[in-house]
Amino acid sequence: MKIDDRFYMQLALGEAWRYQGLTYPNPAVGCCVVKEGRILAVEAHHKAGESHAELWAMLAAYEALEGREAAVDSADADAVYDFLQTVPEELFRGVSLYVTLEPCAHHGRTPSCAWALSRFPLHRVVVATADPIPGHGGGLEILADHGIEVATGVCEEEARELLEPFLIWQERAFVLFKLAQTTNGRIGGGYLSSPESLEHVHRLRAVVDELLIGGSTVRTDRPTLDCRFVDQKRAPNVCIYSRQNEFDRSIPLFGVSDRQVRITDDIEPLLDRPSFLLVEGGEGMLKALQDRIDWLLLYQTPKLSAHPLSYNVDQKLKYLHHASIGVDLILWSRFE
Ligand SMILES: NC(=O)C1=CN([C@@H]2O[C@H](COP(=O)(O)OP(=O)(O)OC[C@H]3O[C@@H](n4cnc5c(N)ncnc54)[C@H](OP(=O)(O)O)[C@@H]3O)[C@@H](O)[C@H]2O)C=CC1
Ligand SMILES: Nc1c(N[C@@H]2O[C@H](COP(=O)(O)O)[C@@H](O)[C@H]2O)[nH]c(=O)[nH]c1=O
Repeated sequence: MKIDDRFYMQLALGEAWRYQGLTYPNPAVGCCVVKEGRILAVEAHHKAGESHAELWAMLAAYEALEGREAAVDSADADAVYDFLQTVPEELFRGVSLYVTLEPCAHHGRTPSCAWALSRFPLHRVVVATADPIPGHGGGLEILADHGIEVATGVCEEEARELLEPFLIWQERAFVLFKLAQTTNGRIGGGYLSSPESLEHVHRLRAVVDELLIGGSTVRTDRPTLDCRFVDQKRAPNVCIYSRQNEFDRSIPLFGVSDRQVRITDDIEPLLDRPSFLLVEGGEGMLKALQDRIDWLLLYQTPKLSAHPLSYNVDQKLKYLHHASIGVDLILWSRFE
């Protein structure tokens, strides 16, 4: 294997994918920090309002170089920024960063990463893709103005795929269809997924604007559709896609506090609004939404099943990313 810029950028991309969707409304971003061939840190942005990938990674790199933990909460962007201001500049001499997205130039909910980096005598900052939002760029210029060598375009296509949900939810609903299946494609018979997959689903539920579910699934599964596996107070608003107005109100999803549940047979307004929409459904929903689904998120469990329920749909996909999650595989694909 060739240990080059692409190698380090792939590490940053892989870490960023672990938080795909979870950073909503921010983009997923990863960062790898290297000094003379030694990988000091591979980190990512976890959640909107928390530290960006570069701050997580610089703090982790500090800890690797110093051999001790810093008394700072890595998620607290202001605290990490202030802490980095106190670090002797020379500690990071010769260090290179590989970032999947151009470091931010502006101070939004969190401080500017480009300014945080600019005081250090870094060797290089390598970026996969420039900030695609008009007016949000400028991070590379700040770094270059401080004498830091910058490079762009390493793994650019992969980085653009990583950014795709972010670009879509600026304009309209990003529709993510989530499905849990056995290795032979069966989707019925209760919970199939590993605890880690179920937690991941609940983390997604905690950030989306709305969870869309088919009427048939509501009647069959009598789901709760909350975030209980990750101890989140927030449960997603639920939209039941159905031609029926009446559902059994003792179904647990109706009893979850502090969230709205509505029933509709018109989801067009939902799809047009800039937002993040998670769909949990079976074949019926897959067919009903086929032209409107952006990505499929598949959790595949290492089991064969004789359960008859599957899904029969013709659809071309592009695989975007796969990884292990507990004993399961997680596979992100684009509907093409
Ligand atoms: N493993 C997994 O990840 C999952 C598995 N499942 C399983 O899948 C099964 C359910 O799948 P399936 O029966 O295909 O149903 P779905 O819930 O996927 O979707 C079909 C339902 O969507 C509604 N619908 C479809 N088109 C329209 C439309 N044009 N206007 C209004 N409403 C519409 C209908 O609701 P209505 O009939 O009320 O009008 C219909 O029953 C369940 O057994 C469940 O356990 C479900 C989700 C995830
Ligand atoms: N069986 C299955 C899933 N099923 C989905 O989760 C819904 C149940 O949600 P809740 O009642 O909150 O636990 C169910 O109706 C279906 O949409 N999801 C998964 O991630 N993995 C699984 O193995």
